[in-house]
Amino acid sequence: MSVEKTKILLIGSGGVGTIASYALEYAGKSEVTSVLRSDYNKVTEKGFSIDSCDYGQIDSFRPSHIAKSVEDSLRYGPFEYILVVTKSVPEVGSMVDVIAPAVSDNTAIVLIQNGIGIEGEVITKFPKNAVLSGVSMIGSSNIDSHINHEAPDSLKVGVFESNKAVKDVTQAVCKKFVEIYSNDKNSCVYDESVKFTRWRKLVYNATLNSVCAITGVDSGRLEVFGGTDSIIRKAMREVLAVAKSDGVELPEDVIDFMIRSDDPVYYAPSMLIDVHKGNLMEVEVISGNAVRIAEKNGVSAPYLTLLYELLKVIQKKTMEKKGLLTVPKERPVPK
Ligand SMILES: NC(=O)C1=CN([C@@H]2O[C@H](COP(=O)(O)OP(=O)(O)OC[C@H]3O[C@@H](n4cnc5c(N)ncnc54)[C@H](OP(=O)(O)O)[C@@H]3O)[C@@H](O)[C@H]2O)C=CC1
Ligand SMILES: CC(C)(CO)C(=O)C(=O)O
Repeated sequence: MSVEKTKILLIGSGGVGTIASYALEYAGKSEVTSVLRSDYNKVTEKGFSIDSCDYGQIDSFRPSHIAKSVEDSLRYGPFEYILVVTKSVPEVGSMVDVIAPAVSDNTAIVLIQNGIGIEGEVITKFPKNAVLSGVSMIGSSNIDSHINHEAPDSLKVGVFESNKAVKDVTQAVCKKFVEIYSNDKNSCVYDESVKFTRWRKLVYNATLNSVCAITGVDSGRLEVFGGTDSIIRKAMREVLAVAKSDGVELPEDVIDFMIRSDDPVYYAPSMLIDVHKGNLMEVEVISGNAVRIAEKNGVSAPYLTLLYELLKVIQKKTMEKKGLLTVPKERPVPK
């Protein structure tokens, strides 16, 4: 007797999302529909090519269904889970309206995205739905529909503390997702404390992502060139202090764990890939929110603050290039 597969909608088939869709299809318990934009034509014709440290060389991967938009995906629903694996850039737009047409009473929304404070708008818009956190340690990029997956997929999935949907139900929904995502090649576990896990991950992202994006070097070169000791360790210590002020006590050894987590490759963090691709970066959720919490709680964080200010300038440069911001023809000067 064949068991009906769980229907999953994926928005954001980049480095992380495509490996997530592959992991789910490979595990065999779900049927994934991916909404593709820039990759739509190439992938419908040829599929994604994948070079994966977990799954090997895959010449052509297509999920069960491919759709051009969320509206177009509805014919493959209703969906039990919607995975949001886009870059989180709230200053230019939100995903809540994008996913809304596919959200029904029984849909769980899983945010597999870096950063802190990413869930507020989704929980406000869908107060009765389970909203789950996915924190991924993986190294994966998508360049022109080719996925280069360099560091093993390790995913923690938990319930956002502020998600008021009936707790037991939400936990069960979360544990089911862990079960259908897990396979013999990856690691996926239930996350007991989303807040702790997100602050822990931020130790890497707020520092290494930011400095690599600003300097244009990967994390290996940053260390060889001296920046890890001169900047990263100090900025990481600040993240620990800010997390503490927010009620999360991280162990000191997380600093060395994160610094060593890309060994032995010259690894380009996702924010550096954004710079290379001319894309917007996750400045506010990775850097801005931490700096705002530091300010609110009176924690000194000069390194994080400077990194944030520099990232904001780079972000505006990208926004101008993309036509999202217009600089006055005549330079405004103080009168
Ligand atoms: N890359 C990594 O190794 C890691 C990344 N992360 C986190 O995972 C998340 C995803 O990152 P990553 O995979 O690198 O991102 P990518 O930039 O590789 O991919 C994002 C994808 O989202 C798509 N997208 C954006 N908006 C929409 C939309 N409205 N509808 C459909 N598709 C959309 C983009 O499509 P299009 O091309 O059309 O713009 C793109 O394919 C981020 O929060 C990141 O911080 C976490 C751990 C590691
Ligand atoms: C920590 C790391 C490098 C991989 O999980 C990441 O989150 C990123 O590239 O943004």
